[in-house]
Amino acid sequence: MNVLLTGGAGFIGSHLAESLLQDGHKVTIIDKFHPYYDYKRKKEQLDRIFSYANLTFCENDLLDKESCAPIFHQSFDAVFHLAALPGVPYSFEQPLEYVDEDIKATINVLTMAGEAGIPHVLFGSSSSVYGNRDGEMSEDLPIQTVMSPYAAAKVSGEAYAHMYQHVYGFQLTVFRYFTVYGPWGRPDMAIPKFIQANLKGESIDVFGSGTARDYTYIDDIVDGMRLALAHSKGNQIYNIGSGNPITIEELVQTLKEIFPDMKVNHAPFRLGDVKQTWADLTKAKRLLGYEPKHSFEEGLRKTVQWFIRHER
Ligand SMILES: Nc1nc2c(ncn2[C@@H]2O[C@H](COP(=O)(O)OP(=O)(O)O[C@H]3O[C@H](CO)[C@@H](O)[C@H](O)[C@@H]3O)[C@@H](O)[C@H]2O)c(=O)[nH]1
Repeated sequence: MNVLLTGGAGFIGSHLAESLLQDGHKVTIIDKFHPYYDYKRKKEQLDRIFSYANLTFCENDLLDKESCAPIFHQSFDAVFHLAALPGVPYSFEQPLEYVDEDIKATINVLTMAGEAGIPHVLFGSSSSVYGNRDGEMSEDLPIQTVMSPYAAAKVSGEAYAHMYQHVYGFQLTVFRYFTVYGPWGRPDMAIPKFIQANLKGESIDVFGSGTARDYTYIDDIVDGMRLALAHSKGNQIYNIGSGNPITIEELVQTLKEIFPDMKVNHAPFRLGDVKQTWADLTKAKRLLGYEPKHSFEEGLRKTVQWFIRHER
């Protein structure tokens, strides 16, 4: 297939690009190297796939519709829209930047895809849209009560996606990812931060207690997206997670088995953090045959091994 991918220099995007290229798809990436985290890291993420002949890279800003529109008119079979400002805490500092990067840019992608007649739009959303809830989160829950500007922007992105699906008639797939980790993990997230602190012999800061996350290994996330590209199931929202919430205390304990000397500082809860996430995977399993393959212990070990190799 001929696939357009926004945000291909990011953590999830670069893994997806690599997997699509390995499968023999033609991939065009649009990314502007937003400085949310290190440019060097994003460059490295791209460097590892630059040798594929069927990859095209466009350094363009999705907010500049005029420069991007011609790219969309290249007979794509599908567009994955993963470009976004991620992360909860920064969204309180710069809420308007999230309106630009996560809402306005999404409107541009949806309208450019629609105008170009791209038949399938696949949008990267987040489990953050569920807000604070107990128990498993299924796709049909209402999503009006979010906890951060980031989550509000993702809810809005989803709303625009459904609305433009109606206008243009493309097939729409929405992915709600649950806290993703693995090699090349985003440096602002808990697991990469904790591993890096240990490798430097520094103590880790743990915000709050008793929170839990449905940590999902990056390869499982990519599997979910590949399945949705391959199987046409109409307009759908899918949770892509592990279905196995891990408390912050369990995360710290599992890391202590790897880094016995780890020192922990306890800090207050962070504004905007939800208490728990837990993916109900019934729909992704039933419609796509999705099955997460990595246990938390295995995924964490692989992630630590990667950081050790990479940071050396
Ligand atoms: N980042 C970070 N998190 C910490 C720390 N200490 C404790 N935590 C806790 O560790 C959990 C995971 O935090 P993150 O790794 O930052 O991920 P997240 O809050 O689940 O949010 C990420 O996942 C979403 C999908 O569910 C993503 O959409 C989003 O991009 C986001 O970064 C949260 O309960 C957070 O409070 C710390 O020092 N740093």
